[in-house]
Amino acid sequence: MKPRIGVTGGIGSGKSTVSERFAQLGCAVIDADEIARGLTLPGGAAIAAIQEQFGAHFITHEGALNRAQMREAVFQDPGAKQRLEAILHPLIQRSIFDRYAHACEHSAAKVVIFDIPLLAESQQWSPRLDQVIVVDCEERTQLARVQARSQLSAEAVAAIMAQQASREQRLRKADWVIWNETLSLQALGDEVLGLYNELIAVLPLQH
Ligand SMILES: CC(C)(COP(=O)(O)OP(=O)(O)OC[C@H]1O[C@@H](n2cnc3c(N)ncnc32)[C@H](O)[C@@H]1O)[C@@H](O)C(=O)NCCC(=O)NCCS
Ligand SMILES: Nc1ncnc2c1ncn2[C@@H]1O[C@H](COP(=O)(O)OP(=O)(O)OP(=O)(O)O)[C@@H](O)[C@H]1O
Repeated sequence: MKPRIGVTGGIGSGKSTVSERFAQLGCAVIDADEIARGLTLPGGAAIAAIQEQFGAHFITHEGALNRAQMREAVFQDPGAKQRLEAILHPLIQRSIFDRYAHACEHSAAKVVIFDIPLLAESQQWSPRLDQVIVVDCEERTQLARVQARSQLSAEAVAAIMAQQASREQRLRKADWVIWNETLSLQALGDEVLGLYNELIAVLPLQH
């Protein structure tokens, strides 16, 4: 089995950028957000259950999840968030481990990166991973990055952040921390390269 490295961070912290850099370095990357999106496209495995649980008005004419409407529902209402997660998280988890098994058999990568936004929110991940990397920055930087790339209001971003683990809770799960506050994108890439070399040195690798 290949080493499993978790990458996590709050909204806008830079975890997708870090995971992309690991992919450039030849790592296999499993992206939980991408899996979640696939499950809620037209014909996705979660659509029927979401329609039954939330109603047909949460499904677009094309048969996909209406993401904006669901975002407004779940980030204002913890009960709705729980109901959505009860549908999606078991499916996401199964898909992650299917992809991991596939990567172990078919990928030349030395390590597998698990890009999991909600790693710190659940007890289940740490025991299933060999190492955890937390991408961290100030909350005001998270807000600025998210607003620079989306139409979300400051209130909408704050509502999402309030539903995520705090920085302290997340940092408690960390074996490695990338402090993505003062780094340029180039320097962030170099930091990931340095970390990759350290991981390769300390982890038992498949040959
Ligand atoms: C609520 C949904 C429809 C909103 O979709 P939308 O395209 O507007 O946002 P997107 O998926 O890009 O997420 C925006 C930010 O919220 C975070 N986020 C997503 N779901 C959650 C959640 N359940 N709890 C806390 N933060 C979350 C993401 O990590 C990201 O930082 C979508 O996020 C969703 O289906 N969430 C449930 C699945 C899930 O838990 N995904 C995250 C881990 S795999
Ligand atoms: N060090 C940095 N310098 C400049 N821009 C950065 C830096 N790190 C990340 N960004 C930018 O901030 C934005 C958010 O980064 P990214 O998408 O990697 O975050 P994320 O943690 O995956 O967010 P989300 O949880 O919302 O998916 C992106 O536009 C990215 O290019």
